[in-house]
Amino acid sequence: RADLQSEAVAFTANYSTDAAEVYYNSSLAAWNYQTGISEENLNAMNAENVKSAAFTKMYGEQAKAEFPDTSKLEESERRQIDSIKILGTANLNEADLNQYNDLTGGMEATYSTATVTMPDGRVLNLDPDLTALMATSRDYNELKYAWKGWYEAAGRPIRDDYESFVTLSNKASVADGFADTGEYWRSWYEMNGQLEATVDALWAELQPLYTELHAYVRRKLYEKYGSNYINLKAPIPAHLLGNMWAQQWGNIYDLVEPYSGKTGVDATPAMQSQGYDAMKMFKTSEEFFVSLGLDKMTDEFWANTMFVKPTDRDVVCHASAWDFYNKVDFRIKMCTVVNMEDLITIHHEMGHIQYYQQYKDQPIPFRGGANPGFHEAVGDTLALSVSTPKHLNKIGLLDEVEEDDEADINYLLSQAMDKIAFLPFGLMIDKWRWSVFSGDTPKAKYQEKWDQLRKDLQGITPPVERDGTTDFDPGAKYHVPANTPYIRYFVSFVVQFQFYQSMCNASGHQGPLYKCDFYQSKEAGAKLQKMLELGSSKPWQFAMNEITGSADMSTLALQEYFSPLTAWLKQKNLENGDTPGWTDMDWRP
Ligand SMILES: O=C(CCC(O)(O)[C@H](Cc1ccccc1)NC(=O)c1ccccc1)N[C@@H](Cc1ccccc1)C(=O)O
Ligand SMILES: [Zn+2]
Repeated sequence: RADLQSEAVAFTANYSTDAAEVYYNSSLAAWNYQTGISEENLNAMNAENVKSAAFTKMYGEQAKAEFPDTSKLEESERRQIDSIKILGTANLNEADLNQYNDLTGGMEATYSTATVTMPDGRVLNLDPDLTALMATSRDYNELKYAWKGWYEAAGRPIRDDYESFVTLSNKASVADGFADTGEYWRSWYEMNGQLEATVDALWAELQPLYTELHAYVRRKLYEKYGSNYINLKAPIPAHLLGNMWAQQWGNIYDLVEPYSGKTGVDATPAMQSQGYDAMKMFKTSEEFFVSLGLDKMTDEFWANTMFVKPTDRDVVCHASAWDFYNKVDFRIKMCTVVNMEDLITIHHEMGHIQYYQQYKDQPIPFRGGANPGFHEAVGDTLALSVSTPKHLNKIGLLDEVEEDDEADINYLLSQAMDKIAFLPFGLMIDKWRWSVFSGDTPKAKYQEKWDQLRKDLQGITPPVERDGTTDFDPGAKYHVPANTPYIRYFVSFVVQFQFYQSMCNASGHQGPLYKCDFYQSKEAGAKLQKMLELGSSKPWQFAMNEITGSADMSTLALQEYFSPLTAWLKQKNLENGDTPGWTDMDWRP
């Protein structure tokens, strides 16, 4: 009915006007807490959160009362009002909401301030100390000590709080009509309950490549650490992969490099010798986006971003990108270290900011990614281009480029150590969490379920025995205490290759996909921009079709990108007499 439609237009317009102010205030309070961890700032953040919850509840209930049936409305108003009807934690009464906020704020503070005291007395934080140790130490026992210390310091203290948090989170999701919080999170992908089946199918296509890489790396670790610590038919000890969670293996590339003497793939030495600082790294990233015809960062971005870890207070160092919902104030919070890994992370975070800027004129309910995986994929897509030896050479971070097969294998292996290694990790975090929210995994089985997924999906085993009644390893990975969903990264690692392939084609690239650098291509930028400016105003399948010409997630682009390496790994594993996979499931180092 025309009058219902015009009512809906007025209602959603009022919502966006009011929401911009409310969300600005709650975002700013959250920013102040994360960049200044203190009781005072936690209380101020929670007070603002109570106000924004009251706002969400007021509009949500009005939407349910005035528009019980949205099916007759135009698509834009229907999607906006359906979204406004979901209250989330605003469903909770004040006592429950305060407990929920104290639990989540406390768990994030525990994670962000945990330290490990080494045998020699050094007190190490995660960022930058333990991150650097896990990346650079090749001492089996030093790595084991740091790994054990971190998981005990960050995970164990929040095991009980996490159970309480789950109960309250589910209470809110059930009030919105979901079975549990896991189902609520999966609903963002608009796949009629098929998200898990879809990601399982994508993983089935990629698991053979992961298993070949795993076997090759296991062989190299065997050569380094010996048969006491590595079993060629068993999972790999979790602390030897260069990363606290074994989620990306790029930091042990030096142990696996196929052909030595070729130009390096790591720009860190050049960055450091050329006196790069955080600001120079951010400006380098901005320049790449602008070269595609995308937006510069705003003045507010440069004025308000936290570039490096402050020395005078505790902060949440885990990187993040912030939208203050006023079309100009966008910020990154990051404890930047001058190395290649952080240059890539800066592109990742800048990708979030670009998305914010491209959809800033959408109504508030549409200021999000087409799906959460798309938001994670923007920066990484550009980073695929930036990482090419050709591009690094162009910007003076690599002295010369060899055009030969061996140098190409070196490059593809270093990319696989970050991109292929990540896939089972990106899948397993929410496999674990969905099972916890659904009740399949009660507290008594938190650790056991985690270990089983680590072993089955990643082929990784803890370096020391785990105790299911006290250990809580999931709590030692940021996104669990920070309550940030994770399947988005698995989705991103698949779709970023589709976006990259499509932008490469638009740029007129000829030759192997992995050599494509679409730097300065306005055609590539236009392709990406058409998808970014939609925000979440259309289902992600529509946005996917905009940028790639097909509506589905597909692993074909990723498989094409790595195809020379896939053949090489199979050949190498055959030569080494290694059987990909891990059958000695009960082996321990
Ligand atoms: O966590 C991150 C990067 C941080 C972030 O940019 O994804 C950040 C996480 C976060 C922090 C606080 C609250 C919520 C989420 N996400 C954002 O800043 C963000 C999220 C959604 C929309 C816009 C920005 N990366 C993941 C996975 C990853 C991604 C890419 C390369 C390597 C690893 C990790 O480190 O395990
Ligand atoms: Zn991100």
